Amino acid sequence: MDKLQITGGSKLDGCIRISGAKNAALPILMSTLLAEGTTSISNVPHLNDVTTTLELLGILGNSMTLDEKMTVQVDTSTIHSFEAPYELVKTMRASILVLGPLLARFGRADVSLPGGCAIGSRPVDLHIKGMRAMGADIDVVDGYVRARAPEGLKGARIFMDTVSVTGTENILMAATLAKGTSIIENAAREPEVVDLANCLIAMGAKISGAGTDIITIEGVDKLYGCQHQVLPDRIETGTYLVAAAITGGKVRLKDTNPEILEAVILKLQEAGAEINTGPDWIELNMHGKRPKAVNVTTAPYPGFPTDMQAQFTAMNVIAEGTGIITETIFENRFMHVSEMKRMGADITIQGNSAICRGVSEIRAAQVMATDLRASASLVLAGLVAKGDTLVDRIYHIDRGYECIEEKLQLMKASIKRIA
Ligand SMILES: CC(=O)N[C@H]1[C@@H](OP(=O)(O)OP(=O)(O)OC[C@H]2O[C@@H](n3ccc(=O)[nH]c3=O)[C@H](O)[C@@H]2O)O[C@H](CO)[C@@H](O)[C@@H]1O
Ligand SMILES: C=C(OP(=O)(O)O)C(=O)O
Repeated sequence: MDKLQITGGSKLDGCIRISGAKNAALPILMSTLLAEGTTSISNVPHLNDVTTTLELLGILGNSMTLDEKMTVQVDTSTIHSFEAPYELVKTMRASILVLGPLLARFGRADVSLPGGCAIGSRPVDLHIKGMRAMGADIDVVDGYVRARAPEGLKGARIFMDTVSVTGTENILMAATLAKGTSIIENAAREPEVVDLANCLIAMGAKISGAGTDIITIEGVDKLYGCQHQVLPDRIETGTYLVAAAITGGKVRLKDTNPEILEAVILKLQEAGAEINTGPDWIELNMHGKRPKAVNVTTAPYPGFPTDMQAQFTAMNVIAEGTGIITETIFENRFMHVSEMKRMGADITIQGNSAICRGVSEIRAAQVMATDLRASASLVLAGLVAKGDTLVDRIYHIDRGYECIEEKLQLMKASIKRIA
């Protein structure tokens, strides 16, 4: 199994391009199921989760082409299956996003329940509740969500008890082909939800309010293939900004969008980083300084993203002072802490907070991660640790970071993939 070997000590210095967002590309690729004809999606990141999504679309009977620039064309005219099997769903929770589109367009879907994962139990009850409110008949049997709506879905008013990103996306997609008006209240406001809504609008959907907590959808009879470009990955962007900050270095990130990263940029400035931005680029310069510890509390967008929590924990580990990281979205998202402690970090977990007392030096170790962002945070820790850090189980990283070692090498990090 591949590992990443990182030799700590280099200050990052360089310029890289940011890829399309994983969390936008996945729902958008699933949304092609709603459209008659062929949909063309560009700026799709080259990630294991995208490969899994294409495999799933293939199993359902879609024909697909992919060029070397990762523009994906999906033709849905040959769909013949309505089942997302456990073997795929267990490797990627976002597979649940086929539920809304299949049910809305074909009146049936059988999707394996994703189950829990390293960061929490992650139920899908709100997805199911939303589809039921639209008239679907749903049973959960043998580990599968079996949903039927032979007469089609009906528009409904749906209140989300908890803000859920993929829950909002699934219900939004289902509502585009429902009869009548649907209103999603307490909807997720994440930029990836807005990107999905923009793609659906390009297909002919009637949607207003995406990006606010009330989304209104007027159902239409049919949607048609369109062209759409996936928005830049704000979490990849944030991860490389922290990589530069933690090493006292500087980076320029291009093909990104600073406007959707405000909470992260403000915290990096609080840590002492100089940040300059343009319409599609961000520069961070730490001027060789050690970061100052910051307090962070995760929250739904526009709050501080849970997907950046582990990376900021890594920064606090070597920062000046004490920073408290509070996780409010997932109940078990501190798996990186015990690995960081093995590298010399001084962290105490109290309830859903990690109290990080900054130390001036950490040491390399062989570490293992259990989820995507935890793995990324261990790579960041490796960039400043004394010696050679080995990060194991990097299939988690390959789910969500395109060519992480090549991008870090371009910024003068000493990192390589070893078998
Ligand atoms: C593919 C994708 O976009 N993944 C992102 C998405 O995950 P995902 O959409 O799975 O996360 P949610 O926004 O749904 O989860 C938020 C909270 O709601 C709870 N919940 C969710 C659904 C439900 O039916 N019932 C329920 O109780 C979850 O357990 C969690 O505590 O948003 C998360 C929160 O920003 C991010 O960390 C993930 O990177
Ligand atoms: C938790 C994440 O993704 P997923 O929802 O795909 O597990 C993530 O991107 O950090």
